[in-house]
Amino acid sequence: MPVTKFELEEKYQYQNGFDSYFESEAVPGALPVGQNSPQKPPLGLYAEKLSGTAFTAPRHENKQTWLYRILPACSHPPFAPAPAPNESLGLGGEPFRNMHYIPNQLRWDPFDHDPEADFVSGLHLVAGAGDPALKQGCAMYVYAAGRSMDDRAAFYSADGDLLLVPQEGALDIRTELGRLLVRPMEICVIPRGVRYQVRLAAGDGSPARGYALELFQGRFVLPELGPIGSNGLANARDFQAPVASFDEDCGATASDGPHEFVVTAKFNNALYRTAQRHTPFDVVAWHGNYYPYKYDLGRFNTVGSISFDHPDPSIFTVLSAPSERAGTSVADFVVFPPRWLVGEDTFRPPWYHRNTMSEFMGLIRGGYDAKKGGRGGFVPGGASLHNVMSGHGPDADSYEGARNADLQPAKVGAGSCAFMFESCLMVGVTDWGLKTCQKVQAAYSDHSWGGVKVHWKKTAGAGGA
Ligand SMILES: O=C(O)Cc1cc(O)ccc1O
Ligand SMILES: [Fe+2]
Repeated sequence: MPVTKFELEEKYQYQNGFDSYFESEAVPGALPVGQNSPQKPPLGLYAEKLSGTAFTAPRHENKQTWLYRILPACSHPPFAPAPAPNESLGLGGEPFRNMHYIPNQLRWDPFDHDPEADFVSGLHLVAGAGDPALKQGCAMYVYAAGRSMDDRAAFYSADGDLLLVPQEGALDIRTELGRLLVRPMEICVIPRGVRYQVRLAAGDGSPARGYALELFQGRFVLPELGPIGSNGLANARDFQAPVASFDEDCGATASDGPHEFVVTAKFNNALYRTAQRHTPFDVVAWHGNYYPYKYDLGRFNTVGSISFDHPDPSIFTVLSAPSERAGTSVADFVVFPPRWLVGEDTFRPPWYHRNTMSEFMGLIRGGYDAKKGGRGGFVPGGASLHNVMSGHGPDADSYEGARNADLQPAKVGAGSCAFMFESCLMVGVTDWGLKTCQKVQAAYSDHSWGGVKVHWKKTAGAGGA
């Protein structure tokens, strides 16, 4: 039976703020007062620390959460390699050593739905750079899920923080720290190590599809606002963290109990699995600043030029994952929301450019102002990759249209939202991304730029004509 919107939302409660210190207890009195690890924590719970940074990381970067749970996370049988899904995940044969490095522009038709897959088996690595073992780099995925993860299944990644960008289908994400409802036009971040289960929230059999970015190093922060001032772009109060919620399904010790809960771990780009006899979702209370969160992209406060020229897309940065080099990100998550363009004597779409950063783009809905939609175009559920120094920009028709446009104030992108994972790293493309998925558009470059016209005239005075 379809779950109504109201019922859906009732299940979820949030606390608001970015990079905040939160505390939450599902049972009053579950959090110890004034200390973290009393001899006997309240209500017979175990205290467990979840560290997202080194113990000694500087205070302003330090991330950790104290969990108060029925049984500690360590009480499970050993993990063993999980055979099948590694291949579907594109994680078989050491993907990070077998990448394809391609200077050409790449574009993908919408990725297929997969009625058989759940979130984990439907996750496909498309591109990436670095090495999770060295905690360096990032990876770009698409996912397609036709069914919920099993009620007793949980997943975590030891490799990095995962940013999820649903494109179709709302996700009911149960995490150790509580529940998040993440719909298309919302995003969420699940930190390294946090166990979670993804269910299809619609409950009507409609499938889910989307994109994901895994960050092997550092973490997502809000970009500096500089002269923009103290508000704008994504505002801290619009980020939402879950409240504690738990199940009690367990026996007297970690070794008895009626159910087997299957926990899948992503560890150095391979999957491992164990079956334990108690639920991993047994956290009754928590406090800390290391937690999953979500954000509604509709709340993004877009700014732009009100005079002339097209500014850099960095003004559209929602979240940034900085490298050690100031202003240079391992990955930025950038959106292109509906906005007004008012620039005078300005070519309004993106300029032609080559970038030392790599640009992986996706489309959540609608169209993108610099690219045609339709068959063989840039369409929702598809993607493009303009790698380091790959020339790109508006396709020929978009160029002609914008060159000849009557420059009235114009709203672009109504009802649409494109996004970009922009990385300072050169990304490789997996075999799955280049071949297996069969979505690469062979004619992308020709289709877009084959018809770019020569406007050049040697005669002075004809330049702007
Ligand atoms: O390539 C793209 O479409 C993304 C992009 C948009 C923009 O407005 C400026 C630069 C840029 O790379
Ligand atoms: Fe670009």
